[in-house]
Amino acid sequence: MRIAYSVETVRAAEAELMARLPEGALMQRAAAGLAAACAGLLGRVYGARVVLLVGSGDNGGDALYAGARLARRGAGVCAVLLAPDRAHQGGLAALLGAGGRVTDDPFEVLADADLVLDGVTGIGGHGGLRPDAVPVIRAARGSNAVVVAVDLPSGVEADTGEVRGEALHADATVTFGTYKPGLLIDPAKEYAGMVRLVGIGLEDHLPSVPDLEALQHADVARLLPVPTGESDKYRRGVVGVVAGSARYPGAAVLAVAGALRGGAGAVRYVGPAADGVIARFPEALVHGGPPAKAGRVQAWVVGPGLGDGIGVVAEVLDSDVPVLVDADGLRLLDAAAVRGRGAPTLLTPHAGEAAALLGVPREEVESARLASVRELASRYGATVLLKGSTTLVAAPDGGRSPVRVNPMGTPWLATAGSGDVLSGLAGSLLAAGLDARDAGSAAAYLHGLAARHAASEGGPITSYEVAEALRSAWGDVQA
Ligand SMILES: NC(=O)C1=CN([C@@H]2O[C@H](COP(=O)(O)OP(=O)(O)OC[C@H]3O[C@@H](n4cnc5c(N)ncnc54)[C@H](OP(=O)(O)O)[C@@H]3O)[C@@H](O)[C@H]2O)[C@@H](O)CC1
Ligand SMILES: Nc1ncnc2c1ncn2[C@@H]1O[C@H](COP(=O)(O)OP(=O)(O)O)[C@@H](O)[C@H]1O
Ligand SMILES: [K+]
Repeated sequence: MRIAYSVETVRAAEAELMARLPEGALMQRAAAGLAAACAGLLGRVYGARVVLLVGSGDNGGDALYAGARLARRGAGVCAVLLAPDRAHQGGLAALLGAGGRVTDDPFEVLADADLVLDGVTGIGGHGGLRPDAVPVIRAARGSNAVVVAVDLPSGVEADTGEVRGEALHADATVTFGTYKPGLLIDPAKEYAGMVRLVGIGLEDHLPSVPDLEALQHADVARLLPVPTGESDKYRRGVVGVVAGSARYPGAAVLAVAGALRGGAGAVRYVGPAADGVIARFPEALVHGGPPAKAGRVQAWVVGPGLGDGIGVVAEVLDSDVPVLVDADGLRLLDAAAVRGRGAPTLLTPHAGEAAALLGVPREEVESARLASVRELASRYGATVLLKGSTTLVAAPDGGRSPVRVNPMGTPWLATAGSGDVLSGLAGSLLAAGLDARDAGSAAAYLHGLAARHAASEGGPITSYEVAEALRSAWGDVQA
């Protein structure tokens, strides 16, 4: 599991740790890790031209001390002080003592730098870069240098992943003590490049429950249902899929495809697209409806491709088993009906659907994904999986459990129908007995991995191919 903590929590842990250490020790640990990472990126430190962009806080201090270490190893290190009278005094003295220098002409030194260290802002920065930093950051990006962000790319919001103005696009970020949410959530994540975590001893002072967590292969492998000697198709769980319409028959096929690959013992399809479903999947059980007459299931998926036939959603929500609501099913969704359910509900909107549910513009959801998913979970009393470039899953427990962030996404998934596959897959995991947060996050992970497998064969992929690759993705996480 990869975990991230909010700035407030990081600062509290830092204070606890600093109280036990000699003054400045923590910054020295950070600077040592940073300098080592930079040396690795440079290959040869001696003779390298390094430029430090130094802001007014401790983030700049880290850059200055790391610069001093590189200067001692023979690099030519030059600092650009964005706020000269507020630059970290100890760090500046260390740099000058090690043979580094300060320049008034950032553009001249940036033009032929090999490495730029961005120490403008870290966890203390808010609201995008200030105007005086913008031309310097642009010149750094326009140079041929490798750009390394100290702790976070300057200009991004550490706690939310929002980018409210100009921010620095780094090639790599060296972060200290723990990941911060902004390093894992778009749009900020895109600015971080490759992220390296440097331990500074903070780990023991952080609470056991993080703010954000990202599953990895082993975590997903532990969640996936595997049949045993006692299993039969009913004990493995039956998932019902209510999807498709005369207008969108393919959504039914794709949702059933995802469900069949999700570990349930059987898939019941309910709706008007039974012929198409059976033609592709003879193993599916089909029924014309209504869902209540279709036979017992352990979870329902409702919504993909329903078109105007959304009257059925209320009926499915009335059932006493977990329900996943996706796509058309989310239109006109009755919050009171969802809140009043006895069994868990999993909503799987993309940004546009989430925006409609929240009554805000789509861009607002895309720029503030974390706040949006939390707000939806709380409003609907449901677990919410917010799809997109960074998929997030939040439970309706007021923040007691960490929001899950999917590290396995890939833009290849931006293809029609891939969401239908995801809803079938997550529904199948619900039927197999996973709780809604686990089902949603394990499904998102497998779905992304399947898309990567499919794309590795070369070129654009179709949603049906994603469903087919779920089998090899499953094998991959269990290997
Ligand atoms: N916590 C830890 O465990 C450890 C923390 N460490 C390091 O300390 C860093 C945090 O340092 P920090 O608290 O001094 O804040 P920091 O990120 O330097 O920025 C604040 C300064 O920037 C300014 N500023 C604000 N917004 C701005 C903007 N948009 N554009 C431009 N400027 C802006 C703001 O100025 P003001 O608003 O006062 O004018 C303020 O002076 C952390 O990220 C890590 O690198 C490690 O050394 C060891 C372990
Ligand atoms: N840029 C992207 N990067 C990663 N994943 C993406 C991106 N765009 C879309 N996706 C994923 O693709 C799927 C699209 O689902 P959805 O929007 O419901 O499409 P559809 O309705 O066509 O099935 C989701 O799993 C989403 O997370
Ligand atoms: K920075």
